[in-house]
Amino acid sequence: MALDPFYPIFDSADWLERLLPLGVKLVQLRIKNKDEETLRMEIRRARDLCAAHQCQLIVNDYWRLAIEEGCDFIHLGQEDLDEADLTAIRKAGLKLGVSSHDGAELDRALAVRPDYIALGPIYPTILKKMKWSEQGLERLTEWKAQIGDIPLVAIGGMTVERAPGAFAAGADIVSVVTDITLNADPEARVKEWMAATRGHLR
Ligand SMILES: Cc1ncc(COP(=O)(O)OP(=O)(O)O)c(N)n1
Ligand SMILES: Cc1nc(C(=O)O)sc1CCOP(=O)(O)O
Ligand SMILES: [Mg+2]
Repeated sequence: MALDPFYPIFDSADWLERLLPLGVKLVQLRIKNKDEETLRMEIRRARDLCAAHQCQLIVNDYWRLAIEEGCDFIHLGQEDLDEADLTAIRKAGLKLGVSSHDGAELDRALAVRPDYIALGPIYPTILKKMKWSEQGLERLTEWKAQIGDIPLVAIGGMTVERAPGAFAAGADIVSVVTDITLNADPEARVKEWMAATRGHLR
């Protein structure tokens, strides 16, 4: 089934409990610096919330916990790929999204036959320090020409206002963190995102 074009990322199951009822259909749980038991509980809660709301959950980084908790989709960056057991991941039936930031990383992403490829940062991001400067919309067009039918995710500095440009440039999906989580009214912003991305399901 095609992935929803609106792909928000949150750092707790609390965010999912708050925002999934609005109709979010694709979400990533991206948690950093927590102990394994906390991670397991968060993943478990996110899994159950997503099941209740018919939302596709994508677990960032923690592929072993995702398998153990019966999740079916993970996201790995290039450094995560260094340590991941792709055979075990595929054997467990998980789908896989992979980050890319330059040509070499795109080649490596393609080699693992991913279920989507993310390109970032399209615009400057305040979420984390990155060694890549903004990629710009033209890079999305280049990436899409190279990857063909594999869904392309635009991430980094994305806003509701910037989403139409990303779709026009070739993105299939737009992923976002702080435009929602730092908004004074996250619920209202999610509704704006849903309106801006509706109709882009391919
Ligand atoms: C959709 C999406 N794209 C890129 C990333 C970044 O993954 P990674 O490079 O592994 O960095 P961290 O998010 O783990 O800090 C992502 N999580 N999601
Ligand atoms: C987690 C992440 N990965 C990126 C990449 O380029 O791989 S950019 C990014 C942060 C996205 O947050 P915001 O929407 O607040 O800019
Ligand atoms: Mg990672």
